[in-house]
Amino acid sequence: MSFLKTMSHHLDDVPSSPGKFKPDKPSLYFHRIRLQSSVFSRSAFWSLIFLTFVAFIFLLSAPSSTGSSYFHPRRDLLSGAASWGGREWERRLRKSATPKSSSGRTVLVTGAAGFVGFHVSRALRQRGDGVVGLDNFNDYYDPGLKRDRQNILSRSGVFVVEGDINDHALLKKLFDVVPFTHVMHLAAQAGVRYAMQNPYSYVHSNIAGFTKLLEACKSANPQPAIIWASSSSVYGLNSKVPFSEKDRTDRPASLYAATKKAAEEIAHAYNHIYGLSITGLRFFTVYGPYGRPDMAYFFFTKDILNGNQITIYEGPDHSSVARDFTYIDDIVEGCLGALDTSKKSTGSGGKKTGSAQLRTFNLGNTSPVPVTELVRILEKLLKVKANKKVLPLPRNGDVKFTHANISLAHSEFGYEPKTNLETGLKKFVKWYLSYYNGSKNTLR
Ligand SMILES: O=C(O)[C@H]1O[C@H](OP(=O)(O)OP(=O)(O)OC[C@H]2O[C@@H](n3ccc(=O)[nH]c3=O)[C@H](O)[C@@H]2O)[C@H](O)[C@@H](O)[C@@H]1O
Repeated sequence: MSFLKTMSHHLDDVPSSPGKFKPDKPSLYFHRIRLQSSVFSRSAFWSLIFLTFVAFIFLLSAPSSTGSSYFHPRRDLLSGAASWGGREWERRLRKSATPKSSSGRTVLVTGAAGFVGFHVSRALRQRGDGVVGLDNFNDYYDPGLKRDRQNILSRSGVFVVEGDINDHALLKKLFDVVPFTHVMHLAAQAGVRYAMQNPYSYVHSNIAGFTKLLEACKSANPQPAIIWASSSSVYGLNSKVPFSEKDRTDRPASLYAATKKAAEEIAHAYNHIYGLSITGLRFFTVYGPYGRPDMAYFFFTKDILNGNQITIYEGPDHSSVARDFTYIDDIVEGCLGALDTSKKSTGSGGKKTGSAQLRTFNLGNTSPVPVTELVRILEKLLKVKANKKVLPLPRNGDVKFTHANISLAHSEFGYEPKTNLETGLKKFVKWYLSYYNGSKNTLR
């Protein structure tokens, strides 16, 4: 059986953001047992069935997993080793969820050990909100960086639960223990080009995981308001700029974009049926300290310092490829603004009692910069000339340009990006050099 075929059979068995696939063998091969039973005596056969049943009950009653057994069949039912649950775990959860201000807000941040989730969690906690993080710490990129973010959050009083958004039992437990007022959903399989290598991880995390989360939110009492990360990539092959929320979004150029678009439609359905208040934020190429090593500005920095060649894509007729690079602090402001203006969900006991808020906002910088300019700024800041190779933009999901119209976010919650690319990259490079201790070696 081909790898792709195998993976399609295990769509439900991958984590919400599984990163690099390490396919494992499912452990319950009922069909094998059935095949072999013909050579056993009848009593041996029934003993086996009995033992299997006992093992099944045992697994069902065990506390849920953190996601180490990602490829286990129906892992939401058969959750593996315990690493959440228990009195001490609940105590930490409640402490972290307790607001320090009179706002009364308690926010569940999914993807809290990720780039945007880390910064948003910190900002929420700093202003006094109760914050609980959730992250599966997958190895799509260096988990050490995620652990460092987790440690910083822990010092600021944010407990990051290790677990997966696809773990139904864990989500239920979280909502049973804490009456979250808001969910800031930032967990996702990110990256545009990686979707060609690992397509199912996008479906599993950005579609299945998102649906699992909405299911938990819809049944929670009270229902939280949800603010979540969509993407500028939903504008796909559109050529009219700047991109407005009113523009069509039915021509995605990558599977990543298609999963974000699908999630926007799923959000519509849950809002319509269950009265969930949902706000989708279309982020435009977010960058900054503690950023994602899979993004161009990050690995260009590493490669320039290491003297490795970098590849710069260009459009037809040597036209430049450009991005509306948006600095992390501006994105955090936007996330908090969206959260603060979100209205309560209207459902109760899984039933809608009235119409609920459904919003979509661009969060960009409104100032696209060619990738060649990004490299020029990095060369200047790093004081190293890059070894560049220019290639035509491959058909790998990348679009030629992005440019946000942000007037809607501005009028709704005063969103106003303040950081230009040069200033933002200066802060990134300063962080990068101190974080990696001036080392020109590989990332931790
Ligand atoms: O705005 C978004 O919604 C998306 O922004 C980024 O996606 P992207 O803009 O493609 O960011 P990078 O991967 O950092 O690429 C930035 C630019 O560098 C270019 N690039 C990338 C890699 C490379 O080797 N050479 C190169 O010229 C790309 O074509 C692109 O124009 C994130 O990676 C996505 O997760 C996010 O959803």
